[in-house]
Amino acid sequence: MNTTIEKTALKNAVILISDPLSEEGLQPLREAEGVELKIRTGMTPEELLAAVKDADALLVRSQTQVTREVIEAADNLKIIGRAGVGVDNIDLEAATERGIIVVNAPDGNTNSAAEHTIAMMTALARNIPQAFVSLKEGKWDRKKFVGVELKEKTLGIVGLGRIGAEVARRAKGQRMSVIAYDPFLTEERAKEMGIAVGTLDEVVAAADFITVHTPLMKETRHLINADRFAKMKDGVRIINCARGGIINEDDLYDAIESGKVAGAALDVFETEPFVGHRLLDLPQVIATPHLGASTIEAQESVAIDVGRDVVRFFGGNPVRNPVNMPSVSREVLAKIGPFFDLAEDLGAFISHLADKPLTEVNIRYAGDLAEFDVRPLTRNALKGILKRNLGTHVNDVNAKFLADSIGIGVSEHKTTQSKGFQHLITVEVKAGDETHSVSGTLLNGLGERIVKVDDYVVDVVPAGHLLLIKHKDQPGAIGRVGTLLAEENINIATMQVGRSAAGGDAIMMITVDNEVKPEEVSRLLEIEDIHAVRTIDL
Ligand SMILES: NC(=O)c1ccc[n+]([C@@H]2O[C@H](COP(=O)([O-])OP(=O)(O)OC[C@H]3O[C@@H](n4cnc5c(N)ncnc54)[C@H](O)[C@@H]3O)[C@@H](O)[C@H]2O)c1
Ligand SMILES: O=C(O)[C@H](O)COP(=O)(O)O
Repeated sequence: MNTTIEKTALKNAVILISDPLSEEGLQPLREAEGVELKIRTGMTPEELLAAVKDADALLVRSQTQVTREVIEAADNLKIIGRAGVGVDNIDLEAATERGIIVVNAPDGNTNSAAEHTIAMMTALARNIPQAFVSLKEGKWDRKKFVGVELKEKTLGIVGLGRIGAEVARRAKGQRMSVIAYDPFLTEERAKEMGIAVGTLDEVVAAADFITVHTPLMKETRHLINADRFAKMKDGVRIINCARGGIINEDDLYDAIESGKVAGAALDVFETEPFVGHRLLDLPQVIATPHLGASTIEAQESVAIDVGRDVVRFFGGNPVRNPVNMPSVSREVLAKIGPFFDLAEDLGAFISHLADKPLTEVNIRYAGDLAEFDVRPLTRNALKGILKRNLGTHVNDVNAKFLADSIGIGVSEHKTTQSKGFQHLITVEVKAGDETHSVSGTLLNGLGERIVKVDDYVVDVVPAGHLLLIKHKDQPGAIGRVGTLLAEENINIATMQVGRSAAGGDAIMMITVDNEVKPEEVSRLLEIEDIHAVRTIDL
């Protein structure tokens, strides 16, 4: 079966690993037959460009910068695996354009990062790193390192996703009050978690400690800046174990210097490695070199997760954690999976009906299918449509991107009403002043059927070599076509006819055993009252 991704043989897949991954975590890949693992950590950008050239898969953590240049240098690359959460080191747009799927390991390091955040907050509150260095220097200074308690303080959490939520739970265990801001945080969920919800400005104004846990994106770059520092309580403490760049480092420096911020605990930085920066000279700043996910458990877990997705991918199976295409739960996949081929075949079929460039594609889902997330089916239908002209580099990852970039508007429509069929997919295309449509279904135990082409009701298996002939409904037309095909030694496997009205426009859908050549199409067109002949190979 054609699954969400193009099938690719696992055999001889070259997997380049350019950041240190847990050896135990690499087991699923080592056990996969025919895989060549190339472990090349610490490469220069030039070395990476050369090494990636023949790689089928690239596995990274946060160090490797997977730029557009790297992606374009990789002639065979099909999948990039991020053994961790943040994908800000990967040019997702470039990967999507090239049809390269990006997968990550979103859950494996959640606990590790949450524990690190709590450790950093506690260390910051009690000046543990500074006191330790002082002691190492032979000083017994108890006065200088008086700290503050966490109990009864307010922790402001910006970004209440997987890690933010774990931090909230632990902070409550420290008897802190928690207030959080996240665009997806509802009052109900906050109530369930026993925390308060506020706007970003309310959160930063209320908090004694502020910790950020958003991804780094355009919208979150410098989310915490001079304006926001001005709104905070005097003596606030800041923690960043998410991504450098969410907090403006220059503004943080000024806020600490001015005394507005009492201290900061940083694990991540705008530029890494973060060495020799003036923030590190401030005694109020404690820091770790991006260690949030650096535990034996987390590293094993993220490497296993990403390795398994790579094995799934090369085995032609749906991946669990795609970043640049919709992810589908196992339950939904069980429902829509059987329709992947049908959607692609309907797309491929309709691509033969329009003569002018397509401007619009409408995909309609009727019946049971309408209850599910059908975006993967839409991508498959688009893939089928675009493959005719764009060839095999179209896949589920870039189908939507390619449609957008050539100006084809794509829309999805759903209705649970479906006359006569339990589930029906209709692909409609507009091309200039033409509109064409094809509808198909899956018949229990019998497989795919095309049941309608434009306004004609048919019953055709979308496979092999098809001939679609438009003609005038009158006696003899079908016989003449049959005779001509016999003369050309083309065997008819099935034939279906449909008409709008007696004596009006009609179509023949003929399945033949061998390909119909252009000169045979020309002969068919010479038959009286035949208006159009399309050959469709599926
Ligand atoms: N230091 C480390 O080693 C380490 C380890 C793991 C993860 N991380 C980083 O931690 C961050 C969080 O990871 P996660 O797994 O919890 O991700 P997540 O996707 O589960 O959570 C991110 C949350 O941020 C929210 N968000 C997005 N934009 C926002 C905005 N403008 N304001 C407020 N909230 C916003 C999202 O709604 C989401 O709930 C990521 O940046 C990730 O890369 C760092
Ligand atoms: O986003 C992540 O998962 C963390 O920042 C971990 O990054 P790392 O894999 O480089 O430790």
